[in-house]
Amino acid sequence: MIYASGLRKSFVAGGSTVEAVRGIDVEVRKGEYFGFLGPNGAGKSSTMRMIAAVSPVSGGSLKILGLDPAKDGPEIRARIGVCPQEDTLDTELNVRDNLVIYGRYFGLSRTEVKQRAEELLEFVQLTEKATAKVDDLSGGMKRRLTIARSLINKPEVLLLDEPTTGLDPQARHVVWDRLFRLKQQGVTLVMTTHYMDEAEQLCDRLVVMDKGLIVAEGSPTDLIREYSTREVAELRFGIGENELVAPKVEDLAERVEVLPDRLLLYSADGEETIAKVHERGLEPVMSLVRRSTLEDVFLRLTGRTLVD
Ligand SMILES: Nc1ncnc2c1ncn2[C@@H]1O[C@H](COP(=O)(O)OP(=O)(O)OP(=O)(O)O)[C@@H](O)[C@H]1O
Repeated sequence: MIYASGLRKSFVAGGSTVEAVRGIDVEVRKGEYFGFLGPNGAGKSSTMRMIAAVSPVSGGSLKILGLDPAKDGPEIRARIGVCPQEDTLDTELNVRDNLVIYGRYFGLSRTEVKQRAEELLEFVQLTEKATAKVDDLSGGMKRRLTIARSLINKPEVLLLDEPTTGLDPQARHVVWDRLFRLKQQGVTLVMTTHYMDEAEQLCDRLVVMDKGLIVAEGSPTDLIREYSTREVAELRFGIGENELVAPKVEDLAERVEVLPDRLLLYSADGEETIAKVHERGLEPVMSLVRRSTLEDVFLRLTGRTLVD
């Protein structure tokens, strides 16, 4: 569905060149949920805009649905759906009309667009809000409406830029549920996120990006298995003490990371690791055991946390 090789994007800003994407290889298969995971400035949005055929490629090659974005931009844009990070809904219009106007823009007839709008309102559970003003919707409802709008042309590929940023946990789960349903319908989804739990929940496969490059690729489970241990013991000592304690526990785990507020001890058995810490007479003010996540993978690969 999407094939990129040595893909690059650079911007000239204020006389200097910013290399936003520095040569990446990506292949997205039909029906797959594919993610770009990375911190702010990693180059995710720049990549998505090239895939959406709204930003020209600076180097390398890119094919979307077998088409060349430099030549076939209009056809690509007609066959994909784009859900931007910011809600760009028309606040002058009610909920239903936001879909209707968008559908007309895609060339759907009045009858087609009316039917499609009702289907989509139902799909995103906004039928009861059809005549409400956009400004009266909650953040989660606005996001669902934006997703519905991006589906108006029955896209083969849906591009989602940070689908749940800014939503509360319950609203995020409702969005995720709708995205799971789209998968059942066979839609290919490409998303960016800097939430590791979102990537773990939704993505079949993902690439971790940092500073314009891909630093790892695989399914969430494979990445965790490859770059982390099964469990992580998180320990907090007194203010400023974490760094002092770190050398004293280094031999108790496969790896120790010192974060500003915590020590992370990577091992197969977190409880056992904490017990050994106590045996050394070290008393953390907080300790817990959790399983490894993509956040740990990212920390291992880049030395930074995703939310830096
Ligand atoms: N239009 C532009 N002009 C100049 N520089 C840009 C432009 N768009 C992006 N950049 C720069 O390119 C780099 C990558 O930005 P990009 O938005 O692709 O990252 P991102 O991973 O999507 O981050 P975010 O999560 O903040 O959207 C950043 O250094 C950014 O400042």
